[in-house]
Amino acid sequence: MAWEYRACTKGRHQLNQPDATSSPPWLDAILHHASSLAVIAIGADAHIEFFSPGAQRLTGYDATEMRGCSPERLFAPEAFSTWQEEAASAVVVFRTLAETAATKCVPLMCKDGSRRSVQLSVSVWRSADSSTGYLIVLSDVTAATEACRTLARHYALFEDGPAVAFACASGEPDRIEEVSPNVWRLLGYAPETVCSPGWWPAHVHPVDRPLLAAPAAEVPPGSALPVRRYRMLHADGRWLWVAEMRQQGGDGRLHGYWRDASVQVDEQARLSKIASQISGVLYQLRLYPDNRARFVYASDGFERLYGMDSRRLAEDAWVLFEVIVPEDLPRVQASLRRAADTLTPWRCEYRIHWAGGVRWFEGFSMPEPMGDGSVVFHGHNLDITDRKLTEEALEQSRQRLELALESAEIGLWDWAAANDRLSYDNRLARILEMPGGSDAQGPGEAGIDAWKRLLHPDDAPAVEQAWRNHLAGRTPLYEAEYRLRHPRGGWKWLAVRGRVVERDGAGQPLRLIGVAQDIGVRKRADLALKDSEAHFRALFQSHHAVMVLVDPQTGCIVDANEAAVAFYGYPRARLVGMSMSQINALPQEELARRLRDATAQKHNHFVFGHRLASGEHRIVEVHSSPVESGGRTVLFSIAHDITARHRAEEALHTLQRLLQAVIDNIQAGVLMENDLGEVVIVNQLFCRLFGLDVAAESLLGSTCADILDPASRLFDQPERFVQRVKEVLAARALCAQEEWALRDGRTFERDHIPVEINGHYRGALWVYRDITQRKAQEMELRRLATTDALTGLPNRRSFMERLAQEFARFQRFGQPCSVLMLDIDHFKHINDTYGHAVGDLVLQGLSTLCLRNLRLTDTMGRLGGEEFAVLLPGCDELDAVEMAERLRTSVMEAGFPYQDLQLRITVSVGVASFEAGQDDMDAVLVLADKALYAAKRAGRNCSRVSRGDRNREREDSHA
Ligand SMILES: Nc1nc2c(ncn2[C@@H]2O[C@H](COP(=O)(O)OP(=O)(O)OP(=O)(O)O)[C@@H](O)[C@H]2O)c(=O)[nH]1
Repeated sequence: MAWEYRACTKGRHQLNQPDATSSPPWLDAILHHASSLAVIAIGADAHIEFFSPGAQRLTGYDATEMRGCSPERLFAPEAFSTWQEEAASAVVVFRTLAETAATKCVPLMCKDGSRRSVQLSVSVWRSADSSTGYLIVLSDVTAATEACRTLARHYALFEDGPAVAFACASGEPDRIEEVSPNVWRLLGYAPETVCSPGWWPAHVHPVDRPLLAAPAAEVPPGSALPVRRYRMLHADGRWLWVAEMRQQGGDGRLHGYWRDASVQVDEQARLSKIASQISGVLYQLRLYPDNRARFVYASDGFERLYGMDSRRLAEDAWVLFEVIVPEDLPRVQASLRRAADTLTPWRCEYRIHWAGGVRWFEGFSMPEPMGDGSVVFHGHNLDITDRKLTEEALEQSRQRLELALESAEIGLWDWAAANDRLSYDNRLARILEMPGGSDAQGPGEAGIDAWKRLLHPDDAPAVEQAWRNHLAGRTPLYEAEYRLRHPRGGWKWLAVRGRVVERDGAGQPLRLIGVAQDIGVRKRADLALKDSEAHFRALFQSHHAVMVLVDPQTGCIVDANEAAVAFYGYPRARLVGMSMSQINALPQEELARRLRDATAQKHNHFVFGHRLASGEHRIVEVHSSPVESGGRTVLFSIAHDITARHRAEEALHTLQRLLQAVIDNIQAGVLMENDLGEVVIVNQLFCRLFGLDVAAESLLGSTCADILDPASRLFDQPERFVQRVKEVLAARALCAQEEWALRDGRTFERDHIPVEINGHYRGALWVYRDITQRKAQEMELRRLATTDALTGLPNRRSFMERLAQEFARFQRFGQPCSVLMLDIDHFKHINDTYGHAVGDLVLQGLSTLCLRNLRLTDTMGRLGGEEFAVLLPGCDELDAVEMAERLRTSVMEAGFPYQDLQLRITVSVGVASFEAGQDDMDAVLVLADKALYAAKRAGRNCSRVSRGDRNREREDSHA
């Protein structure tokens, strides 16, 4: 059969069958190989005429088997009835479809009984004989239908479910690329609107937008982002809280969903409100078996309370423990662990370091076991710092009160009217030495009457009166001081105060409480005070010192003792009441100022001039202090007459000035050091002597050692000077007129005078005098005293001293020594001839000539007139004779010029030597003189020797 296929308009196809047995080869190929294309041709008789291979594969029926069969066999009965009521047969359906060019999805009944979904499209075809049939094309859409169904189910799920699914564009987390249709239900927008560029950021609440700037694109595949809550603008204009979850999808895009979070946000807000209403913070702490801990929930104030980031605590709750005070930490950890183990409530008070200080917290928590072995604590933490401080303050107050009561020995008592019982505490029991205890009763007594029986009879009426007055409400306090009989005998003084604290409806007292204090000491002190006042009065009156009490307000004397009456000379009655201005010489205003100063205790020591009744003026030293007397302040003044002392002081002052003038003007450098070596007196001359270019006053107070060191360098022997100062000071001995040579040629004379007052060493006075001039004068005098004025030779006295020295040396060491006596021959003739002055010149010339011939060790002296003596140490007799001859010859040969003359003279010489056995030096002079006489006698111009008896006195002649 041949088929002719023509495309027709209006959805109609035409398959011509020129020959039912033949068909074009390409059509066969198509029908055979297009396996998914099932084609069925139905003839005009509504039976299958053609059943393509694809149809065979789709239905499982063979073509031969189906040819001639009704096509309804292939479809389930309800396949068409559900679509069209009147579609009683498939043919009617086919016709309709063909006419409308529609397709229909219908269930297909396969040969094996299974059902498949097929897409049915129908065309009308007309055969060669012009009969009309239908060409049915079936497409297997079972899988697609199933997928659609699934999708529909999913959509239905979304459609009905609360979540709106969305997917972001790849790499653009802010751009929604796809969204489930139910977005209109959540936000009121069509999906296409939501997917338009820039929609999402523009519809997030501006306040929440900065919080959403998370790097969502960097999330690894499969991992989810934390759920975020934010507000989105609903199409109706309101802001809707949504919870958003995103996760990285396998396609590289972010997938997520939004959910209406209004309820949760409202709930959370409500919870926060509740949490904010209650003091403290709420939390859920989860402890894991592996010792991890994290805060699952923490109310708003948590961060503020602990000063910690709640996100950090949500990751690791243990960081909170870092701020707990170390001493409290073990207790907190142990109690928490115990509560977790025993699942019992946790309650703990602990401190945390907070903002530079420490705060107290109270934690209360209920543990709840979880399925994974962890425990969740539902807890409440409260800042109890204020409570703790209050408690501490309360405790301190209690302790202070206790201490105060204890130290003041104050006991408490309590009277109950109902049973008329008086109870007292331990302290009061101790005070009264009664059996102690707050409930204890008096010994053998019960009730207030028993107590009253212990009262001292003298005090009982007043106590009773005070008690009744207070119970009757006439006094605000019950106060009394009374004596109570002591168990050991004697009386105990008590001060008692109390107050009714409870009354019945009729105003009758029900309870009275109070305190009692042992005032024995005070009472004794009062007595002692009375005694002491009496003593003071007696002392005041009888004291020999002048005492007055002055009213500082009026300046009047309010009391005066006998000594004052005697001193001022006024009758007592006049003195008391007299104004001090009548006595004191100060101007009235000045006196008032002094009285004010004394009252304010600015000054209490004054020196005044007081006028006596006799008109005499006295200097008084007044000590004035405020005292309480008779409920007012008066000045208690003691006056001492210091007129004599004042005069003595003035005299002393004058003396001091005089002394200073003396020291300043004395012609010596004066320095006094005290026993500590400090300068207490020094004058300017001292500074001048020692070259100190300072004012003398500036040295006062400095140590002498400081002055001594530089001063010592002025002396020839500095070390010796310093040493000597020390020696002298140590010896505390008077040393006068020590002479000290200075390097500059001056000589100082120094006195050291140790100063003792009343047998006590007070220091040393050093007096330095510059004696340089005096020393020079002395030297000159000395020189004049020992030198012959005419010849400059040693005079007789000086020669004799020199002779004595040599005689001593001879006696000690036996050293030889000789003496020459030399006398000018006929000198009188020279004088007489040429005059005395020429004689003087001759004498001088002779001296010069002889000295020229003598040794340095020899001494030539003029003994008087024209008589000379020569001392020759180390010369024995022979040497002396030789020297005598040398001198004689020299003189003889010399000429002494006078005008144009040469005067010639000769000398006679006597020689004598020290001899052993001589007892005095005069002997040698006598011998020499004797020898001289011998030389004169021998005719002059010669020398002679004379010896003592032991040496067979004789005279040797020479020349
Ligand atoms: N010019 C002078 N004459 C003096 C000085 N002292 C004594 N004469 C004199 O010395 C003389 C000593 O005389 P006489 O004692 O008689 O001795 P003489 O004349 O030297 O005779 P002979 O000693 O016997 O040789 C007297 O005329 C004295 O006046 C003096 O200081 N100057």
